[in-house]
Amino acid sequence: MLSVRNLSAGYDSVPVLDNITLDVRAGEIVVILGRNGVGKSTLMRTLAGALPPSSGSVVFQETEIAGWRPNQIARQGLAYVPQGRGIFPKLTVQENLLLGTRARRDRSGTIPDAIYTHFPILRERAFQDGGTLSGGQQQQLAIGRAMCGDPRLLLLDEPSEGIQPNIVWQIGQFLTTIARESQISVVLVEQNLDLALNVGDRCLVMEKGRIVHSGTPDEFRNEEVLRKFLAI
Ligand SMILES: Nc1ncnc2c1ncn2[C@@H]1O[C@H](COP(=O)(O)OP(=O)(O)OP(=O)(O)O)[C@@H](O)[C@H]1O
Repeated sequence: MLSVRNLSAGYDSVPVLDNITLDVRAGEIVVILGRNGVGKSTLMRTLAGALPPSSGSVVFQETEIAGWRPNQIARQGLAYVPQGRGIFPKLTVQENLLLGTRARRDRSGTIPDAIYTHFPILRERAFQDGGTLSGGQQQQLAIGRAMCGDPRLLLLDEPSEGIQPNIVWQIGQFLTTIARESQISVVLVEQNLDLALNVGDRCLVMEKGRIVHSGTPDEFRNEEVLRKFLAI
């Protein structure tokens, strides 16, 4: 599904990602853990095409996508929900979702029912401006919009940041459902360990732009491991 080899990237002349290699299988939820500033968001941006790699390979669904533009990558089936959500505040909820359908390869402008099933608030607030939703509702909208593009892989950067536990729980349920029932893969950057360990199939730890450990969620239910890798 996704195969990343020796990927490096950075900002101007400052290198951040240092030879990242990872694989994600169809329907797998991979969690990226790590302290602040180790390069987790930079990895997501690079995979989504928002930041060009300086070297390395990203093969997604058997196609090399390293160096592609974000909209080409989205149309290939890779959706990205950045930290801070990135919805259009002056457009209505429905307009935001319809924009998401533009990434569909079949160009159909249909909002999938599953989005409203999991996040009913998006139907209730269809004609309200996105910017007037609460933070948690905006996160649901951002995920819903990404799903409107009918992706095979969803990149999520800290979806639980600043939102209340019941919405975090709904997001977790949603991710598990799309992975199990539709074989959609998820790469999740998350500081909320409850969410990360409950939904993740595998946890990767980053330090200084590198992946230094790959383990099971159960491994991270141990205080010593948390202290070693995350200084918790
Ligand atoms: N736009 C940018 N320009 C220059 N440097 C940046 C930029 N964005 C991030 N960096 C730097 O790149 C490094 C990695 O940042 P990144 O945001 O990827 O880390 P992170 O692991 O996601 O951190 P956090 O958990 O705090 O979100 C940091 O040193 C950061 O200061």
